[in-house]
Amino acid sequence: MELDNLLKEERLSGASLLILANKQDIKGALTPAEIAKVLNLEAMDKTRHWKIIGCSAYTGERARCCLADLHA
Ligand SMILES: Nc1nc2c(ncn2[C@@H]2O[C@H](COP(=O)(O)OP(=O)(O)OP(=O)(O)O)[C@@H](O)[C@H]2O)c(=O)[nH]1
Repeated sequence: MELDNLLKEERLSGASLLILANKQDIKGALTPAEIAKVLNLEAMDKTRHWKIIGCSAYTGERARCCLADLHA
């Protein structure tokens, strides 16, 4: 998987992963939890922080998010 290969890059070792799941206003959009499942993020190395934040550029919902959310 492309994400797996990307995260194996040495320069990304220890980097946190923040995924913005845009277009949440569209009916049928995968939720952050569903996206985490599809990407199998639970199986990822436990030392890597990751978070998926649902947002919508249209409604403005969570369009501004904070990196501090990563540790929430
Ligand atoms: N409903 C909805 N449409 C959006 C949202 N964000 C972007 N779009 C629309 O999605 C289309 C593609 O937007 P782009 O900004 O070009 O994004 P892109 O990454 O180049 O393309 P996509 O991968 O298709 O999103 C445009 O018509 C946007 O108006 C959103 O949060 N909700």
